[in-house]
Amino acid sequence: MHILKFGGTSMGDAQTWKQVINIIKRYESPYIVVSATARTTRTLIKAAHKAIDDLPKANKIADDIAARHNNIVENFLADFDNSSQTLEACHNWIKMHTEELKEHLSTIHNKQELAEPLKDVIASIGERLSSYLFAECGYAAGLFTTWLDATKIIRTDSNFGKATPNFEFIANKINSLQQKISEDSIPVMGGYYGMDANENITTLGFEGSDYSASLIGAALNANAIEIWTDVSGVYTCDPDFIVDANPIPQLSFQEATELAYFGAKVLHPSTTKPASKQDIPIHVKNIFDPEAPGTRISSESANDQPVKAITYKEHCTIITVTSSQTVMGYEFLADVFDVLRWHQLPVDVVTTTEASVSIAIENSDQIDQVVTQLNTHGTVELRPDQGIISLVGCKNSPRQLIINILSQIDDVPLTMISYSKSKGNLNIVVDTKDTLPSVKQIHKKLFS
Ligand SMILES: Nc1ncnc2c1ncn2[C@@H]1O[C@H](COP(=O)(O)OP(=O)(O)O)[C@@H](O)[C@H]1O
Ligand SMILES: N[C@@H](CC(=O)OP(=O)(O)O)C(=O)O
Repeated sequence: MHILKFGGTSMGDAQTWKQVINIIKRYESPYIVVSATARTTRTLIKAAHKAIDDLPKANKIADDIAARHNNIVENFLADFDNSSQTLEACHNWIKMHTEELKEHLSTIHNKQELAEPLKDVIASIGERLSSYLFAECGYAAGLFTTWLDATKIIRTDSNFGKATPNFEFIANKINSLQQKISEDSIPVMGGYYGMDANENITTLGFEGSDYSASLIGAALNANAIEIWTDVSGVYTCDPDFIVDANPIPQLSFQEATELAYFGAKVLHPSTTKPASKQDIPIHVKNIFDPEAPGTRISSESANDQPVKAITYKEHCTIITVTSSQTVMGYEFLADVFDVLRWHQLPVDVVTTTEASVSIAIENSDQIDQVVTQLNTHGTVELRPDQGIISLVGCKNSPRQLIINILSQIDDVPLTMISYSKSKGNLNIVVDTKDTLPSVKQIHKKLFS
């Protein structure tokens, strides 16, 4: 069995749907996980925020989403005779979800607030639409597709916006479901969302459809999990930004996780977790060039380069807390990290001195509250507008590598540096304005 996940770009229009259908036809027993159609998730969230002060504008966004989906299915089905029933089912599905969306938008407007649980319900509409419509259209195109409702399968906790899945529940559910559906059928499920034990819809975090695919792959002990996207694998740097970046043939689970965590949006950072537990390889492939080898992510790591890839995050903040004691005690560090834990803020880079700790985190609207709480543990200094450049998969003996890299950017002021030998990771923090030019310079030195 192969789990095939198609992202927002692959779900973008009728033409890409046809390409996806052709790819699915190559597989004997695929299980399909799809994202929302391109930009739908962020448009839904935009509508939800807009509803607070401008309900007519929010409703207009809802109508635009509906029109875009009607357009995709109409264009797709135009090529198939006898598809009027399918078209009607698709129109009804879109209408039903648009009405649901508008009801939620009215609720937000009336309450003058967007509660986290409702935000997840709204965000999930993208995948609820795309998965059902794609399953219907796939059937009309001759595939024996069956739509599966992810709320019945992906059980999570109630951490809205970034829910944690319950793997045991998912594995039991999917295996018993597989026994009930016909052997020849091709399941189609929306990624990104699930449901908690109280029947609230939850989401797994942005780009969470990759994670859903990996959860299903591990639960079904699949042969491989394939992430189909618009580029030919994981590249040495974002190919959208560095035109001569190259696809990397092989990455270890660890390297792929680091890359995703430090900004390579081609994968959700948790994708590797379920797959690596069961040693199921993940392939990243291009729907526009299906023959290209793409990237294989597995427990092996072929390391013939001094560095595997470079990635970056802009707009981070460094928080430095200086203890009032001359020598920092372990309680001080524990107190500082407790504040971050309380706010559920992931830490990107950390350095310490004898009495202070500097922490790089992504910008968040919680920073003011974090600073207020940290002030009780020491003196707090903030350095905004910082970028993190991460070099992943650095080979052993990095001395020369570090010298080489830093010499490429010797006129750029450095804010922090951290290196982990065991993870082969080098993180360099610089001002946001220096981030992209520095990435370009370093990439040129390492990969051109
Ligand atoms: N290191 C990288 N390798 C490949 N793609 C990357 C990398 N870093 C960022 N990207 C970006 O990720 C995009 C694919 O992710 P995404 O847009 O989420 O795809 P999908 O719509 O298939 O989910 C690529 O178009 C590319 O611009
Ligand atoms: N909901 C999608 C993400 C997405 O669709 O993004 P956008 O709205 O930017 O295309 C996922 O997690 O897979």
